[in-house]
Amino acid sequence: MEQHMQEGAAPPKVGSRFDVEALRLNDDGDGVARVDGWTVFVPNLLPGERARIEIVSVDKQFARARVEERVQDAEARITPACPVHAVCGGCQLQHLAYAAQLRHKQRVVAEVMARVAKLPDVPVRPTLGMAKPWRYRNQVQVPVEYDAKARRLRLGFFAPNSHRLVETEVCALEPEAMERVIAAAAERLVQTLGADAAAVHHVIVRRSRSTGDILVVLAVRDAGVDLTQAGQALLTLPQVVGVARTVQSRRGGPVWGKRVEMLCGASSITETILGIEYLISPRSFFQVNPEQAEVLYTTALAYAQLKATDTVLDAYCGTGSISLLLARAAKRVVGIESVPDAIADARRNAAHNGIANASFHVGEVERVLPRLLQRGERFDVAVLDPPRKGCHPAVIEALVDAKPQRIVYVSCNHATLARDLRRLADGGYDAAEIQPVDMFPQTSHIEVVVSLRRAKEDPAAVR
Ligand SMILES: C[S@@+](CC[C@H](N)C(=O)[O-])C[C@H]1O[C@@H](n2cnc3c(N)ncnc32)[C@H](O)[C@@H]1O
Repeated sequence: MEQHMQEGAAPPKVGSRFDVEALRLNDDGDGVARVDGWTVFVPNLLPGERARIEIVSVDKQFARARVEERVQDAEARITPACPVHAVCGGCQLQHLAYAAQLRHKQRVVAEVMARVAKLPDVPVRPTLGMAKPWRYRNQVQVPVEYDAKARRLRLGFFAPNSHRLVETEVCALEPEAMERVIAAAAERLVQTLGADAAAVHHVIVRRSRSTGDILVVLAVRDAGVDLTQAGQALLTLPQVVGVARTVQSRRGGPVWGKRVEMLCGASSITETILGIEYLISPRSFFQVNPEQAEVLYTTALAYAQLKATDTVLDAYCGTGSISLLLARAAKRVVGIESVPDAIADARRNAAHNGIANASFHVGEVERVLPRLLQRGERFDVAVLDPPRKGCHPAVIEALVDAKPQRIVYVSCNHATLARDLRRLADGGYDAAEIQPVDMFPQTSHIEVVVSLRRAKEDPAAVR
């Protein structure tokens, strides 16, 4: 949520060229430059770098440009590891040295806290990064296209904002074992299906870091294509333990259909995070970077400062990943989540780990939480991990009334986080510390954990 006042100046014309210097990076990792009072976003330009740029689009608030020629490089610039970095767009920061990426993320969070949350004094700690910030993803959805002439499936990714396939078999964020399985799966699909391989539009792969086991899901357009033999052929690939299909026939529509059906093999893989075993089925939500999930959850647990007598709320609990860790240290945990399948996974995972002090409710937090409180439920600690849009105002209101001693807020969107921290501060919760955790190295995504405590004095009482 950046401000881009244009001071009444006429906008630059599309196609016009300027010599600029990037002043900083915006939240998406683009360089920010000024042209005649206008803010221009320039991908692949780092702060301090000078370049000749060409304006490619102009809207009401700002312009976008592409680098025509860079005339001065920043010290922090590095050569991207990935051969398709320039066309893919998935890794907005791969050209920036990793230490500088971590500093950039810390700075973005500090800025939004000062500007939006009006909390300039809350310490924002240095971002916790990875020792090896590559090949961390445990799931990918690879678009595929059948090339009838060459009788092969082309693999790659969609060019930004389009459904044009850019062919490549590499992704620097994906474990090599996954790359190998995807390439081999494409061959087996053509061997078993022939021209019917054209029905497959995505190959989806999920992998457990702890066991190496892999689930493959074939997303197909046509429910009539028999995938029995193809499924069996994929099951013989190294580490593949289960194959499923999902039917989604709308071109350009979502990748997943409504249902997922197992074709053969196991219906889940097991991932271990901080000693808890999670069963992951083809569609379950799970953190994409399991190594950093341990760092994120360890931080959240440390901020929760649980006692064995505490009752804990885990709002937006997903498949209960955090709930089960909290349950080991608390008297009781109550999870709330709107997706029924996720709650089914949470209950299954609790039973699988012999955890009996976690209970789960299906529904929206803004509806379920006030109901629980009305019924007399009390919480010593609340953990919030909402989606990008942040917490509904009714959730903040309910929490302020419920008065838990501590709140731990896990956020993947610092803009909505800043808005919610302001509301919590007005309701009597002090943000004590903010810890960014780099869940998505090489990209501009930022994840943070915030420790909040109830202020000694109730602001309503001193007014
Ligand atoms: C960022 S995920 C949290 C996942 C979980 N804490 C974890 O680490 O695995 C946010 C979750 O909130 C759920 N959600 C979205 N809006 C919701 C709402 N209004 N009430 C309850 N859950 C909601 C989503 O389905 C998703 O599972």
